Amino acid sequence: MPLDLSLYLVTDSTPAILKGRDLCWVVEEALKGGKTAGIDILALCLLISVGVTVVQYRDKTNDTGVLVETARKLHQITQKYNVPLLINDRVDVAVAVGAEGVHLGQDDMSLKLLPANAIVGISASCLEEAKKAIADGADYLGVGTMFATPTKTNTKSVIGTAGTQAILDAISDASVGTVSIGGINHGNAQRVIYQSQSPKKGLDGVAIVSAIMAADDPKASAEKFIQLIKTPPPFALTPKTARANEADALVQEVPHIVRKMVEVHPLVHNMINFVVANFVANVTLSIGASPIMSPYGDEATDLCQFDGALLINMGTLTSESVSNYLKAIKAYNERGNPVVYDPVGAGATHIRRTAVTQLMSGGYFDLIKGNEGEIRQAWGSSGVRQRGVDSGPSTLDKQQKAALARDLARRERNVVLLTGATDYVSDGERVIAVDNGHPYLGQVTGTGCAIGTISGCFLTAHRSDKLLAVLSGILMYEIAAENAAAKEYVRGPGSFVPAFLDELYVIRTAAGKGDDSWFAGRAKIQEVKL
Ligand SMILES: Cc1ncc(COP(=O)(O)OP(=O)(O)O)c(N)n1
Ligand SMILES: Cc1nc(C(=O)O)sc1CCOP(=O)(O)O
Repeated sequence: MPLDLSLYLVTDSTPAILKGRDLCWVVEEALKGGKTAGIDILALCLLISVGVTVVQYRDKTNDTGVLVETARKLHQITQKYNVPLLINDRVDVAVAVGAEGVHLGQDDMSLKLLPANAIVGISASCLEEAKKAIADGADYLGVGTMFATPTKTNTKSVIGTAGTQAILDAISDASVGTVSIGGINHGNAQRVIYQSQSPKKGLDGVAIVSAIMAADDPKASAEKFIQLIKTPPPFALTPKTARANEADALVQEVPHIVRKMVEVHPLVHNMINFVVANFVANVTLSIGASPIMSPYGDEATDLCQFDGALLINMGTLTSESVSNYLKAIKAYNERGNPVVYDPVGAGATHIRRTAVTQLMSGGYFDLIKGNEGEIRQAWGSSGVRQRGVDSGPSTLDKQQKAALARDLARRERNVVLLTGATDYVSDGERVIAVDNGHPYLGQVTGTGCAIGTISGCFLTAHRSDKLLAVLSGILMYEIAAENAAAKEYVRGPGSFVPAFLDELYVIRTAAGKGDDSWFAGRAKIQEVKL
């Protein structure tokens, strides 16, 4: 019997999940998937997977007699669908019913009783456990806990996509299969697979309990999972490898992207701090885009229909912010519209550090933008402490900053912009350093936050190369700042602000007329080789 791990169902017999329904009925529905009545189910099953591809019988409460009886019934069903039945923890039950294999924890029963061809799955919550399981002869690993889940609260550790990716990377030479487990549902399955992928090894599937077992329609739920896991998420980054003269090649394209942004006139939905909202709205208008400020998460389902971008800027976080952000991120992710995350003051307080973790595990960000302290916090560096929202004294040299941006982008499979006197933007492959801008930008509150919003506008207008989109926005912005600061009437930050808005408007007007002269010879960028 083939071992296809792509949609792995783990059963649960507790009343909260079964809701009075018969376990065997739920499992058979999930095996069927959403086939049309009248079509020969068995014939179709052999051609394409439309339902679950593995079933694990997991029952923590019943005695051995009931386990054997139920496992036998389940096995009759799974055999009809040519899908393996594995038994959780109990090798003796698996042997008694002739099941195809077992799933064991790190400390569960020995394998001695099992036939040689039995399938053996072993749980792994860290690299050491994964290596031990492989050495013990596992055919596949149950890697988790992906996300905290009410289905099982006594899990060892929540490792998220970053932890899963690190395990996959370290075992990439092993031919062992892998499934992720814990908190996986229709809203996050594609992202789990996408963001857990390491360069040489990806997940073979997802293991699900409640999202199928507790679903009102387990058949439809299984079918939806199959559709989702077969396709990449709508926000997937288009892979790019650096060209011979990458920086020069990108510079050629920037004026075209700025023109495109002006033509598209994108809407950007800002969930932004109250200190800078007015300034950021004016910057957005000046570049020819439309801002809307809405901290109310439920509004996102309507606002995302305009196919603009969402900006999450947690500068003035409240007790309600995170749940509102998560609702909005979900709406934009589902539609594949760009989401920018500005983790303002990420290292300043315990609450903000927790929010960073919650948000990064709760959705996909096309761009994470921040100063050195914020990007280090997003990376998960321990001991990052910010005083307020400033980055504090830098501890990294230029190569290290570039490497940090590259590594975070590579891990999250997105684009990262680390801002400072030199900005570093990376998509995990290419790293570009930008030296444009003016010190006045550092003297006016909101100028950093506005880069998040502007990036959202450019990501909306140009989706096929997210790094190029972000770079184009930074260059338009920072060249406008240079032009403003050069005006003879600008004497400091106060007179700089109106001049800056004017200069953004001047560039936008020129770009709208197809005039690229504002850009000629102005970009100060170089590719950083690491
Ligand atoms: C596919 C899969 N992965 C992990 C587990 C967890 O197994 P275990 O660590 O043995 O914990 P319990 O299931 O016994 O609570 C699993 N069951 N399936
Ligand atoms: C059985 C199990 N094992 C886990 C682990 O982390 O090892 S999490 C888990 C329960 C997963 O349930 P749901 O899909 O409803 O979140």
